[in-house]
Amino acid sequence: MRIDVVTLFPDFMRQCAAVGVVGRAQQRELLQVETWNPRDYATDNYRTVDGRTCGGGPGMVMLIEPLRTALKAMREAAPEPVRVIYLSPQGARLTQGRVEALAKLPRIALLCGRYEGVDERLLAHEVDEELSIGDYVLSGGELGAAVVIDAVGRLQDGALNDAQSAEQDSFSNGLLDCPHYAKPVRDAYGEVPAVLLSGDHAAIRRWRLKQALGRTWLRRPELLAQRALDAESRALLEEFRREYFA
Ligand SMILES: NC(=O)c1ccc(NCc2cccc(O)c2)nc1
Repeated sequence: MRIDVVTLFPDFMRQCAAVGVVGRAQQRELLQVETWNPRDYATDNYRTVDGRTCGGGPGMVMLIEPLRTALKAMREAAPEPVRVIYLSPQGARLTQGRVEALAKLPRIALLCGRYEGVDERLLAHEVDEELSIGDYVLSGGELGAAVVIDAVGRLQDGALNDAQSAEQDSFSNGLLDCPHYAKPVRDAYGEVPAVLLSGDHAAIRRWRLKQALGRTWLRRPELLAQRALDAESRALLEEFRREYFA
């Protein structure tokens, strides 16, 4: 998968994509991240990329021309059609479901706004999808782009080793994760639950599913409403609730 990032801070974005699982995915050529700086496509002597907001008011807006030229160069840099995504508080909320869909595409471009954002006419003509990583305002779209790169990059086949991907797959279907423990078995802070030391993998799977269901019910009940539970999950959640109220 190829991800192109249009950003005034290319070094920052390259560093975000160079570490950990995503960095390794790039080394393994499972993922390619390229950056495009609109300032390199500004034609005036001052390499201007922003302009005063029409109608007055505070702040600046990113100009059409440098972005249009940068996006053209980006599109022409590779043959695959590219889905252009704009990160902004006005976008649809990013979810794991959307991440999984994006991870299957051959190529996406992430447009990062700074200042008060981008001229609406550029968005209307160039952007296929607007995404938000949460209901808060940041100084730019780059952190949102970093989130998308990480969430999508880690899902590329071969990016995660078996243990991680097995764990990730079992509950990424809309439940919160279960608790995790490592040695020592006994610590001043408490003990590892005995079932995890039992070697009974069926019991361990049930325990983890019960904990994931219980945590989701306690912390994010609205996620449960979105998800039909099978008979086993309904029984385990009932068991969790009985113990919780006991
Ligand atoms: N929640 C987010 O995904 C998010 C994304 C970007 C951003 N800042 C740049 C920007 C871009 C566009 C309009 C705008 O008002 C601010 N802040 C938060």
